[in-house]
Amino acid sequence: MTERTMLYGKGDVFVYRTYATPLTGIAMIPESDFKGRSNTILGMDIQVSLAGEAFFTSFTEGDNSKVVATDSMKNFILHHAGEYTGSTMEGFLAYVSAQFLKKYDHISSVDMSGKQFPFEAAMVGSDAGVQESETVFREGVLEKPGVTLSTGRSESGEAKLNALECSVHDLHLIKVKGSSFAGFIRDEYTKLPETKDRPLFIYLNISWTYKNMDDAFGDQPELYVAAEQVKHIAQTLFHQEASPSIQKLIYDIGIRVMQRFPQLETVSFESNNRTWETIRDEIPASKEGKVFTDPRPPYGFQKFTVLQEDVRREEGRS
Ligand SMILES: O=c1[nH]c(=O)c2[nH]c(=O)[nH]c2[nH]1
Repeated sequence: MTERTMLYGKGDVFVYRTYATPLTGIAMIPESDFKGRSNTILGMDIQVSLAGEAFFTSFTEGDNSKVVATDSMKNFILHHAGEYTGSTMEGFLAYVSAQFLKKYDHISSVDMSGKQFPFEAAMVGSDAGVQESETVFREGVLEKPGVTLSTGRSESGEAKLNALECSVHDLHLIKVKGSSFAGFIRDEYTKLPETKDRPLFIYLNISWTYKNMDDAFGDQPELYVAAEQVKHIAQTLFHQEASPSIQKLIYDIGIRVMQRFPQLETVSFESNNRTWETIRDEIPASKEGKVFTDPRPPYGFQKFTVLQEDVRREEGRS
């Protein structure tokens, strides 16, 4: 049978909750000095969609009697931002999804996703030296923590989380030397020279799933995996490794993430190759300096999911 899509919802619901419960007590890892989030500003760009057979006649007949206006969905989310007592976007979206199902009997499932604004304390001068401000924050543009989740009902009608995936988007990392790419097929289509030392610029989206989805809420902070920690692992591996390709680099980042966080089931990557074009390989005044420019389109990409079985295979090898 062909399944139809039928849902509706609201996008770009911007929520700024101040003085939410701080995230503290996470497990520290060697790659990261990240200790938690003050949540002085918990800022989120949220999308919600509702689904259920009850909405069929709103599409076919124009019968709005069961329609929760998308404007009301936005108000519902904003209201509950003031009710949420936890410390993570993941927990907030799971909480709001369950509240939607509790409030409206005729909804059968709720999908939500969010991107969190990485507000960072601004550094400010004071009598004690330069310190983090408690009230002024810089809004980061890149490297947003994200989550996508899908909630249905159990047989008894209670909210039941069916899927949850966390992510960090838009890491843009450049390593100025120490990356190579060689040994690929050379045939009549090959123009790319082998490189022993390329300025490797990558865009990365990383996403991860937990074995137990509830661990993503931060209620047991020692099991929570912060996007900041995943980002710091990616940076550390890029720094440490003389990568032979982006494929191997993302695999190694994934293995390290899985080793640090055995509570995860998968870590997935989407990478773009934005390697700069070399304009001047040598310049007179500098031993190592070169001149580069942005690459021309098109760009290359890779996608790969690392599983716990990959970690077991790697550990069996060493
Ligand atoms: O890391 C890389 N992987 C590739 O598959 C590839 N292909 C290419 O042209 N450059 C690169 N770089």
